[in-house]
Amino acid sequence: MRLIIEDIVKRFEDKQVLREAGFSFEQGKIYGLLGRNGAGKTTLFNCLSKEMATDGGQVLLEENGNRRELREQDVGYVYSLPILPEFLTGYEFVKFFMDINRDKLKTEQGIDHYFDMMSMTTEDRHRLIKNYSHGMKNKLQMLLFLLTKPPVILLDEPLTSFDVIVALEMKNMLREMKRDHILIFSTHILQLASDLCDELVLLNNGKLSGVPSELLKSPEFEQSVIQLLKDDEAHV
Ligand SMILES: Nc1ncnc2c1ncn2[C@@H]1O[C@H](COP(=O)(O)OP(=O)(O)OP(=O)(O)O)[C@@H](O)[C@H]1O
Repeated sequence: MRLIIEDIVKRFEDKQVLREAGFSFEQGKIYGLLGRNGAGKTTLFNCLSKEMATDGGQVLLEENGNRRELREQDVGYVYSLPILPEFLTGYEFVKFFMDINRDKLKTEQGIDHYFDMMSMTTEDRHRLIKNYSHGMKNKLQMLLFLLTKPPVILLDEPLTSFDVIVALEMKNMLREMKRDHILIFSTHILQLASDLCDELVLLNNGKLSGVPSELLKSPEFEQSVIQLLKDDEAHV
């Protein structure tokens, strides 16, 4: 399975954020999306999840050699600040989500199985979401995608809010999930990107470009990426 972005364009009035950006993402890899503040990472995610209309280009999903346009329901989007019903407990919310999505669920397992996967304690799952930490809210959002299994999962700076233990659990979870999904996460943390990602993609001057994979594990990685971002800036 592949996610193919072709010449995508996005403008806000006279500001062009995405300039015929193109890239192909494959199932089985974790992609880190890196770009400077305001480079357009969130805009790209919003366009892929159809929350925003694009001004040109197309986004395709290729499965078993067949290509079709990417649909809204193909994308699971983990927001950096998730909006969840604060007046429910995590358990009540997941139960409600399962009830209303019964036809889309790709699971036979009960709710507790998923909370176990997310390492959320019994106490926490029956606590009001209002009292959840930022990281717990992210976990809860991730849990929903374990249920519906959208082919493409986008994570907007997800791991920054997790403590070291939870971040490690989430990393393992993402590594597990990459087999069945196309996973792209945006981050500003270079160390996290090199540690977790199989490939790194830069968003710079409205274009997407891959970082050579041999660079990812090299000692000069950090300096090289900074240089790449600086160099591209000079080309504007
Ligand atoms: N709805 C909007 N209306 C007008 N301009 C917007 C809108 N959304 C984003 N922009 C502009 O598009 C540019 C890209 O913003 P975006 O939030 O996508 O960047 P980002 O790479 O996610 O940044 P950061 O790393 O700081 O979160 C910015 O200049 C921003 O001001």
